[in-house]
Amino acid sequence: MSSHTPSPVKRLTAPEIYARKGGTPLVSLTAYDAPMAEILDDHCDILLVGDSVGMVVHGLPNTIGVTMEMMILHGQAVMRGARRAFVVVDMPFGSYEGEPEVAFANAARLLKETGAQAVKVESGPTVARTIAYLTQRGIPVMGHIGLRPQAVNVDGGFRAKGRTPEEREKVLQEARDTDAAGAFAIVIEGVAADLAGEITAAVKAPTIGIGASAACDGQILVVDDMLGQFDWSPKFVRRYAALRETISEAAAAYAKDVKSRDFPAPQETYFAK
Ligand SMILES: Nc1nc(=O)c2c([nH]1)NC[C@@H]1CN(c3ccc(C(=O)N[C@@H](CCC(=O)O)C(=O)O)cc3)CN21
Ligand SMILES: CC(C)C(=O)C(=O)O
Ligand SMILES: [Mg+2]
Repeated sequence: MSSHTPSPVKRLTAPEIYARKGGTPLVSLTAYDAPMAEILDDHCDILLVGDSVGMVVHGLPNTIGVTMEMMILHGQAVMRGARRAFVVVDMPFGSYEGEPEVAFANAARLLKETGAQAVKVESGPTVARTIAYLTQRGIPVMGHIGLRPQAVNVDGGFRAKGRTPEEREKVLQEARDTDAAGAFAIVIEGVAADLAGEITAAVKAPTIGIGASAACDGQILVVDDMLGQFDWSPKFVRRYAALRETISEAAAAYAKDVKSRDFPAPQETYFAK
């Protein structure tokens, strides 16, 4: 089929995701490459090309060092694997917090160069103006409130939110401002369980929780965490596989076979006599 012909598989759209408020919970995972996106596409409504890619794939200590170029490269890879899922690309630290015009140029570049349908920004009162600016100009925006990993240097670490009344009010205000600005969905990360329920009831957009209780309108996890790729993960992660052990055992078996010359066998070589 020519690349000018629309795909026969219908992709989810931002309005369809918005309409899922209060319905069947939205299923979402992160994805950073094409083969993983292809596998996850059958099961997920939303695939997020998260800036967590910097930590999960590139070994950075946090997400501050993630660049537009990294997000574009991984966004392109995910779009080659995903067919049906709605693909969102995280805007990296430094690409959207200043003038809305600059945020628009960067967001437009992410959509044009990857083919993804939407961007995500870590949001609050300041960024709300930018969410409205982008949405009014044709770019669907997902918000992200509560534990905002890009605020790691202000917060002094990755800290769950909602312990004090002041902090609860601050997160609730982030949610209200993000919602009023026109976000089509809002990620709530690392907040007190009852606060996530309060926020979900207070906003029109569907909420997607990560460490934020089952009261949200959907859930997201970092795919490598739920596959058991790391020996440590945040308390909100449930492991559905043990990839770290599987990969280590496979590598150990391969090493043993290479050293014993058991691998490669004749059927694994060419023109063996
Ligand atoms: N692999 C991975 N998974 C993630 O969920 C994730 C990333 N990377 N990178 C970007 C952010 C950072 N995230 C994190 C990282 C650490 C904690 C953490 O240490 N949480 C503590 C409690 C924190 C506190 O309240 O003090 C925990 O025990 O879960 C939470 C979220 C979530 N995101
Ligand atoms: C965990 C999700 C929400 C995220 O922002 C990321 O993966 O970067
Ligand atoms: Mg992120």
